Amino acid sequence: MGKYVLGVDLGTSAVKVSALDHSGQIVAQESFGYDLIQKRPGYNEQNPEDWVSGTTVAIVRLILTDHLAAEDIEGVSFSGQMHGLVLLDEDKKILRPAILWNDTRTTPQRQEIMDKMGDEFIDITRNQPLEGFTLTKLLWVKENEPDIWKKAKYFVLPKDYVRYRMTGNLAMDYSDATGTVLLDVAKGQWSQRICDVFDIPMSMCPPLIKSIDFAGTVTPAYAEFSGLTTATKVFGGAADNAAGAVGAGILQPNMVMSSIGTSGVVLKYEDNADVNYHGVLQFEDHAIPDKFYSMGVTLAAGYSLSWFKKTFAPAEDFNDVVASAEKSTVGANGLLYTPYIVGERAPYADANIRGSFTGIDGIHQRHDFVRAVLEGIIFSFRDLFDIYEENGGDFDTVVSIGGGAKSPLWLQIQADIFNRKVVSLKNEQGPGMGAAMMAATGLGWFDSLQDCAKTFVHFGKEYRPIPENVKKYKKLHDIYKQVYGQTKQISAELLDFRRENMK
Ligand SMILES: Nc1ncnc2c1ncn2[C@@H]1O[C@H](COP(=O)(O)OP(=O)(O)O)[C@@H](O)[C@H]1O
Ligand SMILES: O=C(CO)[C@@H](O)[C@H](O)COP(=O)(O)O
Repeated sequence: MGKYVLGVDLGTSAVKVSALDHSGQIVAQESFGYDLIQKRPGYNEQNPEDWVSGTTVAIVRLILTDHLAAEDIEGVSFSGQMHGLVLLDEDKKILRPAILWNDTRTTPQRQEIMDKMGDEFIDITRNQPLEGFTLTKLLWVKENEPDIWKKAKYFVLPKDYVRYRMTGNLAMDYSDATGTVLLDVAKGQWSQRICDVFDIPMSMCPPLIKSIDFAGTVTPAYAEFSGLTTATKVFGGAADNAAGAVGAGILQPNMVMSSIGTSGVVLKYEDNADVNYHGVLQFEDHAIPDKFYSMGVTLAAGYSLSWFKKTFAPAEDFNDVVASAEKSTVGANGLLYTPYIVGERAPYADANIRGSFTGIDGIHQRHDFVRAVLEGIIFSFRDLFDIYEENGGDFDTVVSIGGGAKSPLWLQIQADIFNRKVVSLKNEQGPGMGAAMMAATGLGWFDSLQDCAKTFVHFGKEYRPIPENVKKYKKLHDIYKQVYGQTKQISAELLDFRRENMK
């Protein structure tokens, strides 16, 4: 039996590879960043080979720098940014950059799907056909890049492409497949009806596997490239939020996950498929076999902070910029930020809305803007909490993961705005932990992911709401909720202006 498993967290800003031992301790961790390709407003793409290179560099560093013996790495699995379209030709070569989950160019395709199928579509997929989801991207390529479409023989999602380059096998796990909105959730198979309505060959859809299913062994070519051995087994993996929920131990109805990655996510474990949010919240297959989860997604959570830092403090240390928010006050001296800088998915499914700072005063300084960004992102999460509460959700614990969970200030802001106990993980890498848990369970180290969680999941510090802050944030959130409705039209007109006057 090998000593370690690897959890590959293929995020939007970077890939993080964690090596864990049988006790669930992270013995080593490496990461490698990559950029977004943003050719036009609302466009977000990445080169799939950058994911492969980044993952491989991280693995090579685990072996050469952290001195993990390749023969001790028994299994690998994945957590992946969802929905991104990777189109392959008959030789499984990439045909174009991947169109990502936060790309909002496909509003016409979203409308086309609803015009042709209406509520039937939501009944089959349990989701609206939103711009971020894979089907709208397939239709966009079909309608706008016919020469590429003609050569397209397969499509996969980001983590599936990296797993393919590792094993030589094409596959997609159920949790990620639900996010394509081509899966018939009730039947657990690709929807022939949807493929027929939109004339998409069913042969393009990859074989479906479970998150803990064996997906192949490392090929000799990839072994030479990465330093792994061909004895290392690879497992299905999951959508990053399913993996995050596993890694965060979100296995009870009283717990909810708050994830501040590039995107922001409020996620609830669903024991069965009975609940129906009518597409207002996403509904997905879980990485845990025959279980589900629902979630609301803020498109620019961590991305808002990264954008602000890159734009207004490019030469400064990231942590120093975040820490400067301490100089401001609870409520950022009455300055509000709405995180809609690439459009929004939930609670407002609006590709044309854009962000705003509201209430700018001559007294405001840059640290007030930083604080407003931190608070505005969590106000958007609060909107999602409100939807859950309106649907009977009753949570007493919030498990916070993602890069944003590295900030004690941001964790306290969450406790104050949610008015609930917020706990972090010992290592905030929920998705990477979940991916490693899928490998460990797939290898038979544990009987189930729930069983594995008892050993692998370790909670960190708790943050309790501070009553006077809760009161101030409640007042501010009531003001915040007005901004979307009062800026929607202005945003759309300014977006038109930007597009007409593109360089
Ligand atoms: N020390 C930090 N404090 C606050 N936010 C952070 C910190 N480090 C990273 N972040 C935020 O976390 C985000 C990246 O989180 P991560 O979970 O790695 O995202 P992804 O999986 O999308 O790549 C960044 O957008 C950044 O804004
Ligand atoms: O679109 C979604 C979920 O529906 C996003 O959560 C993506 O999966 C990107 O995740 P991060 O890179 O932000 O972790």
